[in-house]
Amino acid sequence: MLTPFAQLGVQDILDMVLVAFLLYQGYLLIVGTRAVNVLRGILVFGGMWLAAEVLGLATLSYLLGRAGAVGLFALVVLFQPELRAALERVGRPRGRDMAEGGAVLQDLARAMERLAERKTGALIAIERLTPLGEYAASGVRLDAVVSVPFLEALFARNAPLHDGGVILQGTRVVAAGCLFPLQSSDGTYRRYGTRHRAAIGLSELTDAVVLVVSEERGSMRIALAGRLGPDLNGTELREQLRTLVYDRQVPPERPLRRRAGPAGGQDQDGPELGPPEAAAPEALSREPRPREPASREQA
Ligand SMILES: Nc1ncnc2c1ncn2[C@@H]1O[C@H](COP(=O)(O)OP(=O)(O)OP(=O)(O)O)[C@@H](O)[C@H]1O
Repeated sequence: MLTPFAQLGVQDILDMVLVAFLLYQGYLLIVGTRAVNVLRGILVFGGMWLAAEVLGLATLSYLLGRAGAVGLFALVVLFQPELRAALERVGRPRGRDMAEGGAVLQDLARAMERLAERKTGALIAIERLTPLGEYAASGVRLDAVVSVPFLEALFARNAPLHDGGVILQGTRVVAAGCLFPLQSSDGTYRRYGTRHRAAIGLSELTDAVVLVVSEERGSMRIALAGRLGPDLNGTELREQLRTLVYDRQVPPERPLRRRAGPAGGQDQDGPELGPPEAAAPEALSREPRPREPASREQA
């Protein structure tokens, strides 16, 4: 007798691989966003409907079935920004994106250097797979080209939008003055001020690459996957931006909540870089070194 697998054709396998790929991409899009909670709600709702069907509870099953159909439309409305971002990502011309992306990262790195040189505090989140729309909504919506003077002007001390974080989506600045979630208080980063904890907090919940310039120390750092990297000079910052955002050689991190555990390392400020399970890219997980002066190399 033939087993069910023996009847599988190439088409069936291709079908399954494509469905798995789509489900995985969908999962990457929603992980770390409010959509995860909604998905949980839908699963509970679906479970109740299934139970009502199996137990023959006709009225409850009818009501839940009807509500489910209406709920589908409600979801499209509720997640319109996320859906739009996903479709844009699929349809984006890759070649032009790469060329523009390279120039944007050079400008971004140069702006960070200039802000650090002047000890102007800054917080910039670069969106990767997890949409940052809900955080952008907490600030002022913009649609501007990334440029050195523009970023400097945004964070200038008396500028109206200097408080809070800026969000970059592709080659555009899409919001400023945004409120990021503060790092969960497991104590490791408690000694840090709110700007750094907001950077770590956003990187815990999303796969964003979050850049911080310290007003106090004039240092530049990157927060990723719930961990704060060491001080960077201009060259190192460019290298990391290229790897994490431009080349995308490093797959986006699974956003992880930090777990209490043995410290992975200490930098000169004393932050622990976290347990190895948090698996940040090599650049962020290496041993910290003494701070070097910011590079003045021109983009
Ligand atoms: N939740 C938040 N989301 C975004 N930005 C925030 C948030 N909380 C604070 N900030 C920004 O951080 C600034 C305060 O930074 P604070 O001095 O407390 O932090 P810090 O980590 O010590 O940074 P610095 O080294 O630059 O002083 C605020 O003026 C605001 O711009």
